[in-house]
Amino acid sequence: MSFTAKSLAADGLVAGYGGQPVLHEVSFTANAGEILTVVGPNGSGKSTLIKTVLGLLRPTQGRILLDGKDITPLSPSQRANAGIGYVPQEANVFPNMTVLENLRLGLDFIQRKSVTPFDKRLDEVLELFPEIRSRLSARAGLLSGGQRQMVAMASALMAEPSVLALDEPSAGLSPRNAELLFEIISRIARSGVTLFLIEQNTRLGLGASDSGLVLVSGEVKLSGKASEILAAPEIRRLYLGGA
Ligand SMILES: Nc1ncnc2c1ncn2[C@@H]1O[C@H](COP(=O)(O)OP(=O)(O)OP(=O)(O)O)[C@@H](O)[C@H]1O
Repeated sequence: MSFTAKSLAADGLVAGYGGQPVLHEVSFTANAGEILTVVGPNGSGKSTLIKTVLGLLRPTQGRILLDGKDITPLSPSQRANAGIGYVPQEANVFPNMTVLENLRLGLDFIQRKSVTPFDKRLDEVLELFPEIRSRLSARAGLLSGGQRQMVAMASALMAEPSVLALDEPSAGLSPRNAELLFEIISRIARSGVTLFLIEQNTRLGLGASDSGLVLVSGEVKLSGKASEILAAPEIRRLYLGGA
């Protein structure tokens, strides 16, 4: 399968609530087809950043760029139609619908005319998620947490996004399932999708990423190659429990 990944960038974002800034001139670039993970302590502004990228929160300064084009004026649905897919942390599947129905909805929600017929797209997406192929007629609410997360990601991929934003994808998963999920995330990136994610598990998230962004109190504390961030002494001390 090949999607068409696009770069996602932020340039000097200032955003917050009720006139009180939470993000202070945050900039980043996720290159096309790469994985960028945002890490940071509780309350550092990670959710605020993903909301601003999706258009749920308007920045008071700065821009969001998709493939170099300014998408800051676009609404959340216009951004979805422009190719930004999103998987929220919770309530990301319809539990009373089957897996197949969930996947169909992933395509139906998007107004962009798809060139690939549903069955072909389904096949392409299921190549990335062999684990759910045999569960298509199961009610999504009956699946395990890890499988539900896969359905949510597969559903978002049905719309053939250029960028997939994931909010704490490993939350609530066992260590083994979290590792498996990140293997799938790498597979998704290799298929031609740019991944922008927030992750609590610093080691796992950065370990699977090309680049990283460390937010502290709404400011970019470190950014660059994920492997270099993981090796930085202050990150090892602060987040990884040791030298
Ligand atoms: N809707 C809101 N109204 C007012 N302030 C908010 C709102 N949402 C978040 N904040 C504040 O913005 C700051 C950043 O919160 P945010 O949720 O973006 O951090 P986070 O890094 O995602 O935290 P966590 O890891 O705990 O989810 C916090 O001080 C928080 O209190």
